[in-house]
Amino acid sequence: MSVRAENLRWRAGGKLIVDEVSLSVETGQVLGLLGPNGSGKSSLLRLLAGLRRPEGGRILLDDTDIARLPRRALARQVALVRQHSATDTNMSVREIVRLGRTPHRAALSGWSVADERAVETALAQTGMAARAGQGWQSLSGGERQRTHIARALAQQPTTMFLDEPTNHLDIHHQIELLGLVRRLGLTSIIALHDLNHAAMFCDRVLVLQDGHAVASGTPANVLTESLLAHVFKVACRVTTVPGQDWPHIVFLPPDMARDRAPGQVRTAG
Ligand SMILES: Nc1ncnc2c1ncn2[C@@H]1O[C@H](COP(=O)(O)OP(=O)(O)OP(=O)(O)O)[C@@H](O)[C@H]1O
Repeated sequence: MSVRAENLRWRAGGKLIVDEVSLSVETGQVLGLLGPNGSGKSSLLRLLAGLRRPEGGRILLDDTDIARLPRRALARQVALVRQHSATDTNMSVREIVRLGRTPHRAALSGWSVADERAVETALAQTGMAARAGQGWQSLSGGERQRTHIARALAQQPTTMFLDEPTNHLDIHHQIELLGLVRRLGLTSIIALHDLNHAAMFCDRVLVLQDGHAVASGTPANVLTESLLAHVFKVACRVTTVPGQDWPHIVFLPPDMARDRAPGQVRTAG
């Protein structure tokens, strides 16, 4: 299912937080949402998932405006893995993942074989099967994050929005998770802070700054030294590795950056 957003606008506390943002993701593609802290990534993901209503603009899943979709129908299509999502209960991992089946179940229907299969598959995909009986309060930060992702996968959505899903994960699980998102073949939008991971796993990236989309395109076209200096205020070298067609960003400490000759900065292209 493709996702298209046209001129989205959202305001909070009297300030425009998402300011005329448009984007488009083809079916099965992965879009990385990048930008400094406070640039509007989480706010944009909440709009896209239908949790907030935009002040202006519209969001289309294929050709359907999500404003016209009943909440339950939207929940069958779209899963959002939120940042810092917490629960006070001590439900087990399996019980939490089972909640992902809610949009698929009629009011009085029992638990089906299909429900069970979806839950077990999601637990296996996220490496949480062995901890399925463990209580939430005893899980590590990374295990909690993987449980939330398993719950989203149990929902069997066509479209996933993930807000910094690699937070708390060790490097093995970061790579595993982003690889899994790719392998699932779902249309995905992922807010990420690690620009090298975005370059490695995303088909395209969109960069936000102060609520505006300031660049979009393939990682190679967007993640240039000049853009990273301008938007993220960092100095870096963008290199390539033979056999890999994505850019590699090597960050420089501020004192090395000052010593560089001006001609060493590559511009966007
Ligand atoms: N409900 C709200 N009321 C007032 N301001 C808000 C509200 N929600 C978000 N903001 C502000 O909007 C801006 C964007 O926040 P958002 O969480 O979308 O950014 P982000 O790019 O996801 O940031 P981070 O990388 O730090 O997670 C921030 O300045 C935030 O304080």
